[in-house]
Amino acid sequence: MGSGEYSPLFETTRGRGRFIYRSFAMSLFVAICFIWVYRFSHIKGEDGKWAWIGMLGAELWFGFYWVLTQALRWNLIFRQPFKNRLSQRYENKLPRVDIFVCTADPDIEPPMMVINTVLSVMAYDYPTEKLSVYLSDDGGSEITFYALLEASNFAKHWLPFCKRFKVEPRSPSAYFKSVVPSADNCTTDPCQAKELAAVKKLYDEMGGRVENATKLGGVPKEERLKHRGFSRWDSDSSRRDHDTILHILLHVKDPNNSKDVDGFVLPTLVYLAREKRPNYFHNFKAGAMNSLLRVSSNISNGKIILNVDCDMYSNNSQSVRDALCFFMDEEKGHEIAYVQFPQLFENATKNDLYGCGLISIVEVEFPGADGCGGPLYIGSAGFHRRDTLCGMKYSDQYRNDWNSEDNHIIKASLQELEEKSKALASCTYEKNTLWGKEIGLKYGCPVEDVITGLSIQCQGWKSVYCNPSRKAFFGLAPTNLPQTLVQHKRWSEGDLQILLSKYSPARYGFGRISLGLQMCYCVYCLWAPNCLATLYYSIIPSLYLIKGIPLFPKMSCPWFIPFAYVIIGETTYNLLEFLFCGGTFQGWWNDQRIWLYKRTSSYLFACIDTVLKLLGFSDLTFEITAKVTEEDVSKRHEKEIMEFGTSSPMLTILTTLALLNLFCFLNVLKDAILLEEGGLEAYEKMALQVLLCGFLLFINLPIYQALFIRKDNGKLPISLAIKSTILALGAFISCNFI
Ligand SMILES: O=c1ccn([C@@H]2O[C@H](COP(=O)(O)OP(=O)(O)O[C@H]3O[C@H](CO)[C@@H](O)[C@H](O)[C@H]3O)[C@@H](O)[C@H]2O)c(=O)[nH]1
Ligand SMILES: [Mn+2]
Repeated sequence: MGSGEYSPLFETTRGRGRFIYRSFAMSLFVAICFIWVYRFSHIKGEDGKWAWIGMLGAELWFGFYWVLTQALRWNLIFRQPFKNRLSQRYENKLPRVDIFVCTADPDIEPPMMVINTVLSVMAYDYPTEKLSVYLSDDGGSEITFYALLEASNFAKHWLPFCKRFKVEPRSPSAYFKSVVPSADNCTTDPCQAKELAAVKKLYDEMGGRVENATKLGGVPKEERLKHRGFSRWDSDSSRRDHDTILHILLHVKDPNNSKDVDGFVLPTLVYLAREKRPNYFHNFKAGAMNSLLRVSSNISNGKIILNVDCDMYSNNSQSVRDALCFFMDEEKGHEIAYVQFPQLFENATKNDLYGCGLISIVEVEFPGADGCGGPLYIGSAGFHRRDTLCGMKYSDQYRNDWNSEDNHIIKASLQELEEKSKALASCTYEKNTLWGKEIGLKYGCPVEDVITGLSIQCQGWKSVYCNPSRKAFFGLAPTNLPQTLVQHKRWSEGDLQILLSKYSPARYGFGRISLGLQMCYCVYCLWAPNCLATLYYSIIPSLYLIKGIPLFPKMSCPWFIPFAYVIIGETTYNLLEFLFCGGTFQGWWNDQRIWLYKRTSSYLFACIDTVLKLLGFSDLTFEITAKVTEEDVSKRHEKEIMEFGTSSPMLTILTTLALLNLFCFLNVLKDAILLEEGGLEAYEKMALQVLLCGFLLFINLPIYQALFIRKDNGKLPISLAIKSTILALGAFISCNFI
């Protein structure tokens, strides 16, 4: 390449097979139109006119929603960063990067897990004097603080070890887990083996001390003497009522405590528990992030910010460099507001029982959204430009300027710096300011991340999706069904609220982002309303089956063809997509089940709650996902046995639906066996209804097992079984007689 020629820091390639996919999608659309025509033209004269109109409604919805999802599949693009070029050109001019880790509850987010995440991001392959890590502790827990203090000492051994042997991943616990099975490969380098043993011993000792404090419910006296910071917990403060607690644990300005055992500077490390008062609403993670934005601007003011949840450790020490390739590209970099990496989960089982891998979102939909202008911001695992997160609008004049930050030289002493920064995290700081509205992450929505990303894109910025083959981050997904459903309720509810908010992608987005991207957002914002059509489809056809009223064309009728085409085409495509993305057949089947369960429970409750909120009956909540699993639950999780365990309204609905469907199916079976005449004919006349009913029966097998067969603690509770049986029988009988 000639010297004057521009060689970009990243490359964009288009997905293959677009022509085939688009032709298939067109043909499917034609079939959908035929279905609509069939419904319209057959409403009159059929039995069950109202049921028929409902079917029309459901099919119009499904068709419309399917059209929206095409935006996510029409134009996939993939990004490839060139880290070598980055270091050739900018190694000495790399910008400062601030990393925010959020935690909120030491009981369900164990401090050891939190510091593993912290250590993994401290150990990035990046100039340490330019790296600052901030832990926001909304739990205001002295044990979390203690763990971080321990981590700051352990880092002095861990970072040199990582760098010397280039280990991956750099979360100590994940790394130790990965080397134990392959212990003999490791001994090829005796020096590494020796140091590994030493550093592992330190880690275990640290773990022992933190566990001990957790067991005691507080930090032992002699340990408290190690840092003046513990005095903060002496007063009668509580989790929801305390002063700002801010400690800079590692900083270059601290001559005694800023270097690792090899004498190299460590990244800056800060602990922050923002002020909490019962009469001030804290705005959950968005509030924490905004406090971090202000505090960090005073301490390190990195131009680039990475945000991770406390369970999302770095699995790839190169990710900062990957992300910078996008921001620092001379030609396109200045348009990019954030770089989103996928959220992947280390505890997902092989066949991903709860569909938490969201495989098609990670591998297909986000590359598709990138093709329309950029992926959504999904909270964890995203790199941001500080400017845009703070509300800056895009303008054609905007250019990168990585040098100006060198002026950020701190003159004050560390103590003064702490005091000054503390004020920025107080409850009253945001009063009468634009924080949460125009500046920082948006308030008032359970998915602060998506709404913030959308508003950034609406201000003219682009975003980029980066999914390198060595995965960048791994977190923890819920390990039982109730938690999975609750998480999806929060997401779908939040997304629906975005649609109804000032930042609605349908209205506000119009003219500000591309039509394709508007559609992409709407796919997620309309998750929740899917419940209505899905509920209808999973109840009415089965009930009409026992009434003997067909709702679909007969097999011999030409109108049967579009139905068959859509069902076979969509199922086959779906399956192939899943397999291509690395899933298994069983995984696909599990995914279908979760798809149904989400739609009939989480999404329904999300809709109800949204309506209640609009009417002013319900408050904003954020149920934090537990990151600890009890031992017997964890064993069943490994064996991929579905975990119900508790009683909840969402599970009651799922069970009732499953039972109702079982009754309908048994009834049809009985008719087919007892009445020879008309029995078999019913199958022909109502083939699709029988098929649908059978599909629901098979997909619900885990529920029947949990009701009738299983004996372990993960089964459905008896009380719930009784309630659901009564409800399902009631519906079944009343339908038979009305
Ligand atoms: O008051 C709060 C509540 C939560 N969190 C933190 O927010 C993160 C996400 O919470 P989690 O319960 O793990 O929710 P998930 O559903 O797994 O999180 C996804 O969805 C959230 C929005 O619903 C985003 O905030 C997250 O970044 C995204 O990973 C965790 O680190 C929490 O510690 C706080 O800091 N303060
Ligand atoms: Mn999480």
